[in-house]
Amino acid sequence: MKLLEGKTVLVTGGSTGIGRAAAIGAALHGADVAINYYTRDEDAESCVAEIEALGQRGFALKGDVALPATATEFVAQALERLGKVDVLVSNAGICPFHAFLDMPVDVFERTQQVNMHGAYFMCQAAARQMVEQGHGGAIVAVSSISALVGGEFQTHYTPTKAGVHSLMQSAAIALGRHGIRCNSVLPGTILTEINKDDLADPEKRKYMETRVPLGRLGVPEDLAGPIVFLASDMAAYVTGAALLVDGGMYVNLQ
Ligand SMILES: NC(=O)C1=CN([C@@H]2O[C@H](COP(=O)(O)OP(=O)(O)OC[C@H]3O[C@@H](n4cnc5c(N)ncnc54)[C@H](OP(=O)(O)O)[C@@H]3O)[C@@H](O)[C@H]2O)C=CC1
Ligand SMILES: C[C@H](O)[C@@H]1OC(=O)[C@H](O)[C@@H]1O
Repeated sequence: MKLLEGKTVLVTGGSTGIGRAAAIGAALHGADVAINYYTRDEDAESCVAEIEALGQRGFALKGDVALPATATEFVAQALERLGKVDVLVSNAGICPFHAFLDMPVDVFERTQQVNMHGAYFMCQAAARQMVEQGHGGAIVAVSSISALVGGEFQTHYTPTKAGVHSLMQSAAIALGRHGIRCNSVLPGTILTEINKDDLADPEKRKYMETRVPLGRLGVPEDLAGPIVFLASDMAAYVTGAALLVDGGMYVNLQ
């Protein structure tokens, strides 16, 4: 059964990792898909090629989500090229691991701007369009298990993921009357570019694996199903919710 037939889905950070898996997952479920990305031109092009090979329309737009203008441009292009906006997957994010006591101000500020401001402006721009269209919609934000737990080298990052989760809760209230649902997914440790260096240390990787009751780290495709579900009418009465997708890592105390 295709869950997103006839829908138009926008994904930020769709060139690689979780965003790419969400974009392909949406196309597999019958959606036309627009992706935003920042640097990886070839990956973005190949993602669009995969979407088109599945018989769906797609396009990629380069832009920095930290800038409000990127959000308005992304939504405007989606409207022009795909006709409407039904779903936003707000996914783009960075996690430049760094110690707390000597955190450079620019690393701190950039992490807030990309992860938090980026999510805010994208959700606001997509919601404005959905309200104008008048037939509801769905926003799925990629938060993190890090919204719930800390990380020694993530003191600048974990508050942004808690912020994204909180944004979905408040937006669910602000947008419920318009039939727009807002939810977040909370991935655990998923093997992508964002943590390639951190997990290059075999001991660290082994340790992270042992924390997961399901016995493995996640792959981007593990997020596709939960994101498609929350975006779809199967989740018609789900809003303001957060879905952990972590192989059980969060509940594994001892
Ligand atoms: N991997 C993990 O373990 C976890 C990841 N997450 C979250 O998942 C989301 C995706 O991360 P993941 O797939 O792992 O990481 P990746 O590094 O694999 O992908 C990040 C994506 O975000 C895009 N991006 C980065 N900065 C910007 C920007 N300023 N403007 C627009 N796009 C940008 C990248 O574009 P490009 O590559 O083209 O520059 C890329 O498409 C993030 O929000 C992250 O916090 C949450 C929990 C766990
Ligand atoms: C980048 C990290 O490996 C990843 O990001 C998160 O949000 C998770 O907490 C993981 O630590």
